[in-house]
Amino acid sequence: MSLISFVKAHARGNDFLVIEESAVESVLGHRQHAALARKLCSRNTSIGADGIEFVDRRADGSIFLRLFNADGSEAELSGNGTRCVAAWLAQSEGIQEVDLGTHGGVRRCKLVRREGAEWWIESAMGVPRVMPRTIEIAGVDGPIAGAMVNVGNPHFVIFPEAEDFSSHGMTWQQLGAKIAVDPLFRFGTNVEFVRVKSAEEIEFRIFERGCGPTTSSGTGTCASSAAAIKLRGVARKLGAIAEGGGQSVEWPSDDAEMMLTGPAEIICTGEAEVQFDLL
Ligand SMILES: N[C@@H](CCC[C@H](N)C(=O)O)C(=O)O
Repeated sequence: MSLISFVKAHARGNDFLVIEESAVESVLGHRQHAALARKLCSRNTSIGADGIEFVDRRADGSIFLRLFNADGSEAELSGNGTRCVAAWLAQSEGIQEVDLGTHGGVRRCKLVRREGAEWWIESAMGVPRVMPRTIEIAGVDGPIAGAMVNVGNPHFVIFPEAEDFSSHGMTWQQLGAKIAVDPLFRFGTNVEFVRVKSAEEIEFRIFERGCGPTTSSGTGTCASSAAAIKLRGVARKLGAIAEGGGQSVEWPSDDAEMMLTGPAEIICTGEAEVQFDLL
């Protein structure tokens, strides 16, 4: 049995465990990050989270994050997870600005302010790529018009007309579950359902690859905003409201980096008992 130190944090309800790679490298085999994520993210039998951010502090002083979803799949990055790590670095080490490497590119995070328990952070999220597509999915009636959006990780964004975000005779959760794993998307996809509320505000729902419905998503906010800007003429500075609350986005031009600002809160720190030979 080993004790693994963890931090639990959330951004608008999208929750993550933050674990130092150095705390697990001596006990964790090469393929066990996935198994550890499945174990510790389980909401009924363990701590529970949408994913784990493993923090790898490298000899040259840089920091690299590996994100594992709750189902054990490894993603390129998480926008909210990256912000949770930045919030922890601000709270525990007083770091105000940091470059965090991910498989989706480096994300520069800057502390903007603190409001009570919330650390407000601006993240440079890379340059989104928006590709309008109409897709056909097995088990779904009719074509689905939307956009493939890459913000370091893959998203498919659709614009349902119904106020409850349903589309094609299905709830957004049912439709999201089908699109997320369709073989059309070789590595799976996150799915967002976006409704334009005004020229400067969108509301959206998120079905995450490797995790299911979530209350918020940093990359989902960026993907939804980029699609709404390019395909629905929404302003380049906007508010994006998900079930867990809002985040603000600014995308000065198509080839500029998208800036994302929102809060993150540290929930607790602790130690988890893990029996590695049973993972
Ligand atoms: N919630 C995250 C996205 C996490 C990764 C995603 N599930 C994927 O597999 O790409 C965010 O805040 O960006």
